[in-house]
Amino acid sequence: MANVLEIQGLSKNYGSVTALQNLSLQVPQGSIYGLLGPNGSGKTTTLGIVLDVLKASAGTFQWFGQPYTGTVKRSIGAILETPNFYPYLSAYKNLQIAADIKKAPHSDIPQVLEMTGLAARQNSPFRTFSLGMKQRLALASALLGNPEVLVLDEPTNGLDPQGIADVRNLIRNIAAQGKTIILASHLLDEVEKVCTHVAVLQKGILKAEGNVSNILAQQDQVLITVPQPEKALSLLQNLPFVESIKTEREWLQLVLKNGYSSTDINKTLFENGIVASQIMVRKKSLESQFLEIVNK
Ligand SMILES: Nc1ncnc2c1ncn2[C@@H]1O[C@H](COP(=O)(O)OP(=O)(O)OP(=O)(O)O)[C@@H](O)[C@H]1O
Repeated sequence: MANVLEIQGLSKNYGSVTALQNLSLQVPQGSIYGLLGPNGSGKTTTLGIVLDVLKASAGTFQWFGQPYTGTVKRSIGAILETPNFYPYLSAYKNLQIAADIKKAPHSDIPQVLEMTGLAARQNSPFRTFSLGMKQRLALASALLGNPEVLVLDEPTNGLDPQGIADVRNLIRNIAAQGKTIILASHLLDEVEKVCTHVAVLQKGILKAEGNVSNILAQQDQVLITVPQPEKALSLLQNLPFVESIKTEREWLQLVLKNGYSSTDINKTLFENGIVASQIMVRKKSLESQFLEIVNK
């Protein structure tokens, strides 16, 4: 898969504050790529640099293998801050103005209104919109000119649960049309639910990068009790799919490699003449996985 964006060794200092340190990453075409990190971890700074709003202190980046100029710029739609729409003008009029600024054809407007679910409200003044509708209008505006890539900074910030669900669905629908989406978020569950790829940032340093399913993999803990714990322990600790094992009172606690489950443990024990008296699976929370990644 080709990369839409490649970043090499990007750093940014604001005076004595190091906002980004030697960041390198690749965004594959067609991915929904999440930049995940707590407040102040350098997400907005990264997006600002690759959109040419901020100047890097060091490092380079390429969009489609090229610098961020003319044609490349036109193939990227971005929302870095809440755009300023005119409160008394309708959604349609606001999009006309946005299209003129972007030199996008007005014929795009009905399609982006349809896509963002605003067609029925296209003649309503912007000031009458809910926050969720305002954010969808911002997405509609970013979609004018039919860009190949959308860059979004915290797209669900401040929205209520319905607004969050609408915007997340919309992002998935846009990606399903083959567009690449890069989004910054401090919300673990957002990245887990929406993104295909993730880069985890902390204090400007990349802590992990890759497929969401690998990075935020649900590594559950399997807990078992057996009548002969020593025999079970020596058997289980030599299994190739057991990542770690420890004992806590009568329980053996195991973490398994991806793709394996408690069934595999039960089967192995049984085949070796050990009948487990109890088997329990404890889900590891996303938060604890995230803390493990950033504390590594
Ligand atoms: N203009 C600036 N002047 C000084 N320091 C800045 C400036 N902009 C950002 N920073 C600092 O750089 C670091 C990274 O900030 P950045 O906004 O990129 O993080 P973020 O992950 O996007 O966080 P948030 O979600 O809060 O926006 C923070 O320590 C921040 O205080």
